[in-house]
Amino acid sequence: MAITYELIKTCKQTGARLGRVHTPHGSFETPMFMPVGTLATVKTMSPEELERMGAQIILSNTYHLWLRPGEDIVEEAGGLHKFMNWDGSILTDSGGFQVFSLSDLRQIEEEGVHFRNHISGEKLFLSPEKAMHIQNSLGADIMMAFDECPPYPADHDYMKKSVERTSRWAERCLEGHNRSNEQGLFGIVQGGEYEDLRRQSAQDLTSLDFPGYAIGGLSVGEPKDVMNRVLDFTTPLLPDEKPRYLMGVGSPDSLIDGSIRGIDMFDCVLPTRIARNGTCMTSDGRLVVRNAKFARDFRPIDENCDCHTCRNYSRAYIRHLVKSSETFGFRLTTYHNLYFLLKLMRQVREAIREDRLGDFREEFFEQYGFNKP
Ligand SMILES: CNc1nc2c(CC[C@H]3O[C@H](OC)[C@H](OC)[C@@H](OC)[C@@H]3OC)c3nc(N)[nH]c(=O)c3cc2[nH]1
Repeated sequence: MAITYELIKTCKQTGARLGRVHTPHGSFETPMFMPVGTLATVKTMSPEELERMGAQIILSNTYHLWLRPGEDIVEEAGGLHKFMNWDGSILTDSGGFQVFSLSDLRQIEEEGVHFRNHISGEKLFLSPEKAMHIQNSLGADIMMAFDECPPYPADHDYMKKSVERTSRWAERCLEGHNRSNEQGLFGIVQGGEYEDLRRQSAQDLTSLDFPGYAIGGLSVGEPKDVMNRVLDFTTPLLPDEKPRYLMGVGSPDSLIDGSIRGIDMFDCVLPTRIARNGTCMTSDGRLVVRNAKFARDFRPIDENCDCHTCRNYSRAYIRHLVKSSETFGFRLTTYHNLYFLLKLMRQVREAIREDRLGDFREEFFEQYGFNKP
């Protein structure tokens, strides 16, 4: 599998690591944030804008693209990169999570999951083999194994059975996957908040020698200290020479705390989702631009930001667009939020280089307001 990881250095002040992931569509430095492009588009952004803001890998979604437009159409287009005109790296999720989060009528069996299409209501079936077939058709550089992401909280008995099935599903994904294939396949470690089950899941998956590993089953409603505790005992179970991807995590504090615990890759819909209701991430915390107090405020969204939005547009103008439901307003907030997180990851990588990520965390948390009681 053509996904390799290069460990450049470890921060002397924390457990964070600076690295580089190589994929068939280019390489990117880690820790890295990956914008989410569920339906083969990072909502309201063009590939040129994504490239200009420094995005190097984006996500797309097996479940959604299977339903619409169908993986066959994407394959006929020459794969996702051609279909959406993005020549950077792409990662697709296996569809497991979406089945558990989007459709209520589902039945999990050893063979796979029966559920209803959340749009048409028709009965569907997804299995490890089917998830691999869809991802092969989509052609993403990094594919995810088909897993169950159990709800939070889940009792130990349920979680143990789920972890064991997810490990069997991971083996089936690998069986169907041709290792010489350019696409890489990551295993997903589950086990909830149970250290024994996280250990079992990590052992099962690392014995299968995937080119990279995701930590799943987090950012599903658990408190942040639970997530950090799970990371504290799970990340060390994963091989140093492979990338580690924490799924569904993207608030600024979690990106920093995940990096400190040795995570290399993150994804989250948060920046693009909140942008579409006019909420922006700034170095002084969140700013809700539709607020009346910005009606005559001609400063940029964030005076410490040098992004295209902040260099050319004011709070008053963006507030006017957002309140008028003008699409351009959401493009401006989306661009800024993605740029903010990509810039944060650049600052994290810089702090690792200079062995001061702990100090950076304190400064950032203070200014953003995370330390406020
Ligand atoms: C939010 N907390 C969150 N998201 C988890 C995702 C999905 C990530 C997925 O989350 C959206 O799908 C719904 C995104 O689309 C809207 C997908 O991007 C394409 C993204 O795929 C990586 C998980 N995926 C799998 N396969 N297994 C997991 O255990 C898991 C845990 C997550 N926690």
